[in-house]
Amino acid sequence: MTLSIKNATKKFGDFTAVDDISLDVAEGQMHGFLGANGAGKTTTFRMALGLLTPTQGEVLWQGRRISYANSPDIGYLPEERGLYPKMKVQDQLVYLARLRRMDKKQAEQGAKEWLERFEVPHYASKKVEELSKGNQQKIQLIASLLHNPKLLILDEPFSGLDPVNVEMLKKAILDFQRQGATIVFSSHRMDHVEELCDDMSILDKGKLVVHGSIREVKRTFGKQNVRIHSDADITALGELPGVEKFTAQRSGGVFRIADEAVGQNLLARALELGPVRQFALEEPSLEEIFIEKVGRAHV
Ligand SMILES: Nc1ncnc2c1ncn2[C@@H]1O[C@H](COP(=O)(O)OP(=O)(O)OP(=O)(O)O)[C@@H](O)[C@H]1O
Repeated sequence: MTLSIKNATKKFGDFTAVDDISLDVAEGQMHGFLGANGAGKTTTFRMALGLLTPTQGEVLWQGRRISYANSPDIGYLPEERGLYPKMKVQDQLVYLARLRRMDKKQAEQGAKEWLERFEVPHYASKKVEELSKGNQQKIQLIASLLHNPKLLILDEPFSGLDPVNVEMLKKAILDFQRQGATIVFSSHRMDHVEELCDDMSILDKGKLVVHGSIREVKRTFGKQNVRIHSDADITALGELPGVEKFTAQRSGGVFRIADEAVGQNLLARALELGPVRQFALEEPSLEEIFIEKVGRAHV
């Protein structure tokens, strides 16, 4: 495995921020890291990057700890962001890429191309502090990947961005993965993880409560939703055996079921009440899985 977290625990005094988690990310994968505020995502990333020493366990990248020696392989977008506010954008990007031992000419050319791609070439000679928060974030993302790292760790890369910029960054991150990079990112948005990732994990109070491919996670959750559109009042069907939850909608509703046979029964009963305009068996959303595993809505 490319990135291997082995029984990693991090304590701050008596408090256990990350509690014995083991997790592998295969080469070329995009891995989504979900968890409520304070679940331990940033702490895990910092351990992976060698910025924090695990209290127990270890994190290896291609069999070695991440350190200065392999730092050109690694890109990191920190949650607290880390640009120099007074430095000009282009100078800063080149400087940061040079720290990762990138050739100066390549860094200059790369910075120019990325600024164009993100539709901000006119900011090249502006100080970072003069840019809006969203545009600063684009610069921060460029800084994390300009030197073409093999492993990219992004701590909430989409937070605070408008929808157009979210799409722009998503596309850039997906393209970067397609070129062969391994990417791990944290997010509070399930839909981003669902859309972009192969694998995912959910951290809850420092513990890994879900880990696997999204398809597998959904399959093993073992529950489905049945969506029925009907003009008849189908609320009473929510009381049928096998229905775990009913959510009414404008015309009809959604039933959470644990067994597909219950879905067929629901359809039959709904038809007795009136014409069914739509019937669909749907896989659970990551939001539902998160709420069930973590016990509260994602924040
Ligand atoms: N240096 C530190 N000293 C003491 N406690 C810390 C330190 N760093 C993190 N913590 C605590 O560890 C827990 C996990 O924090 P962490 O930042 O890893 O969570 P997170 O999942 O990234 O949260 P968020 O989504 O809010 O960014 C929190 O309770 C936090 O207060």
